[in-house]
Amino acid sequence: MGTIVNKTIQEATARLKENYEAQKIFDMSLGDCVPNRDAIISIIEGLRTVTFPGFFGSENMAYVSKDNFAGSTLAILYERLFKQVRVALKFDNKELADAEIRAKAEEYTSTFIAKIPDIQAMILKDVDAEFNGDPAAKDHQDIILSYPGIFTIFVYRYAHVLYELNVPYIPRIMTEYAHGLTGIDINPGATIGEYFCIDHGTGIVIGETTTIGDHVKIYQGVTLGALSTRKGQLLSGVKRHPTIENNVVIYANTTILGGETVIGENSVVAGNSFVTTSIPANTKVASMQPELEIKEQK
Ligand SMILES: CC(=O)OC[C@H](N)C(=O)O
Repeated sequence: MGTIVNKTIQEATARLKENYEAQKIFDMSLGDCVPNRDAIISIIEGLRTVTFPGFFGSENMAYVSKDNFAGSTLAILYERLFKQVRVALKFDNKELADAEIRAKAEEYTSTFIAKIPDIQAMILKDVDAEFNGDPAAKDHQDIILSYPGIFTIFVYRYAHVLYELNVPYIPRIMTEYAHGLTGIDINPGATIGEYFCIDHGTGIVIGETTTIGDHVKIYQGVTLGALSTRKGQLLSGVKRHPTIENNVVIYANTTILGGETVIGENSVVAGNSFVTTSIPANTKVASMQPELEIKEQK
């Protein structure tokens, strides 16, 4: 490299170093103590293998016993998840003693692994809901193999368990991975009941404090969102997204906003609606927007 190029690189390096030091988010002393996105994707792949045996992964199920298959997949998952949970806890709280981190990581990982059978059963109910909700589905296998809605719900249901355990970073990395692949953004904090059906799905956004009941069906482009704010961190942990009760259908491209907005059970919300106020049970509605304001936090 010529002298001018070397000088350019040296100057840019010095300036980058200044930037790194000015930003509190870069702590180079952590080494590899940063959650690893690729490892978390491989955990999702392991979960998919154990949730839908024979559909994904490399095993030929004709030659594998169910015990061996589930046991060995769970053992691999435990090791991968334990490592990432440990790293994420350390990354989140640099002051925590290693022994405490290890104990917490063991507890969270064991709790998660113990819940896998229940979560799997729940995901199979979502597959059923998808089948009953979409005449275009050939059969349940078709949905497992190809539907973006079921992939995103599958990732969300496992990520939600980690979110509930207060595991930092990993739940969001999981759901944002699914979001990138499918265009469906379900925050791991959302609470979603049984038999959830997403048809088509592209462009759906479901915010962190959303509550959804059982047998709810939503179409592409639906946003279950929060009213806009400029001082967002003041609302962290506050209910800002709507509640959707049992058996509600929300058609395409509808936006429903606000933590106090409740869509009563058995209601149907028309496509392209903008809803910022509650709707009673058993109602068919289009737009409902008595007020639209950007709430400034005091
Ligand atoms: C889904 C949505 O509108 O979220 C807005 C913002 N991310 C929040 O969580 O409040």
